[in-house]
Amino acid sequence: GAGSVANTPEAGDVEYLAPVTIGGQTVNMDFDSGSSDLWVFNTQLSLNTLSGHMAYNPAQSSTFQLLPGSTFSISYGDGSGAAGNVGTDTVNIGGATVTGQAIELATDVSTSFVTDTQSTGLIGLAFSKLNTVKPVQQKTFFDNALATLPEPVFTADLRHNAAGTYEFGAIDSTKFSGPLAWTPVNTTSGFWQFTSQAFAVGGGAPSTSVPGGQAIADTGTTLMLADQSVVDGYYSQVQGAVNNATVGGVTFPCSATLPDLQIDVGGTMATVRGDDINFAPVDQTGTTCFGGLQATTVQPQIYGDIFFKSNFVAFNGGNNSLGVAPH
Ligand SMILES: O=C([C@@H]1CCCNC1)N1CCCCC1
Repeated sequence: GAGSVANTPEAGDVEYLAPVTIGGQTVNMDFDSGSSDLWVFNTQLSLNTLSGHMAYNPAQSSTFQLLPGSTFSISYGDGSGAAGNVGTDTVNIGGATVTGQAIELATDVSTSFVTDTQSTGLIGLAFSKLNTVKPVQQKTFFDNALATLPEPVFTADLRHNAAGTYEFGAIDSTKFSGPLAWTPVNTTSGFWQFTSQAFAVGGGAPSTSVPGGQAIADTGTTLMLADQSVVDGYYSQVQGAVNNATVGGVTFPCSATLPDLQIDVGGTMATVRGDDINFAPVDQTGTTCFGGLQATTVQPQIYGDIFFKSNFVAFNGGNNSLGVAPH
């Protein structure tokens, strides 16, 4: 059946957590459409590492089974990572249930995960070809659930500083305005990748030549990382915007009125509200603010939570497409 859970942004909308029940134990996890491993803080980790965290205890689950000899090791683009061993258990997300889901039990996690005490781990929702389990690669929760879901979809409804929803198996049309604009996904890279080769600022004339012209939909990335040409074009319309090397990206006066960004998603222009591009003050004075739109020098572009806060997104694993609509 279908499953629906509320998601909650951490302070500053840095990441979005939602409850996942593993072998009867409910923990909050970071749903990540930009990776394909389900890994958890668990009772193998040291008490120092576990301090403040929820943890999954396989010994307390009557349905846990170890996968002898299986290991995982994942490194994320932001330099964080985790590694450990693997078992299987029953996973229930708001009613959508998978038995025999690979549960990757971290025995080593990088610092940023230790300090993020609200998160018990990640649930990867990209394509299973990116899963890092060896010697036998494992499937994502969504891949395992596909055949039993009423519709072969999951949806992301992420909001600024407010509860949203992750849903599996159904598209709730009360969560967005107008029709969903569907675009084909190129699964070659293992991401939810689509063509994005044009942008416009504040309703101005579109530019139609973004180098590379590809982007991925990544709920696990906080910001929106676009080609330099998009970033330069956008912030050229923001008074006082500067590239602030010390802070590590573009900043502008917090008093600035930010224009909307129109961005191509498979041939349809989606809007990212200017308000959503004002990410956070860089210091307590609240004078200078850090942009939610920043540059990436690698391809594809990575449309993270800043994009999702303005757009409801449906991920269709039946025909490998993405549906986008304003919300
Ligand atoms: O590792 C990541 C992100 C990190 C944040 C969480 N989502 C996955 N990448 C982004 C997509 C391209 C490959 C690197």
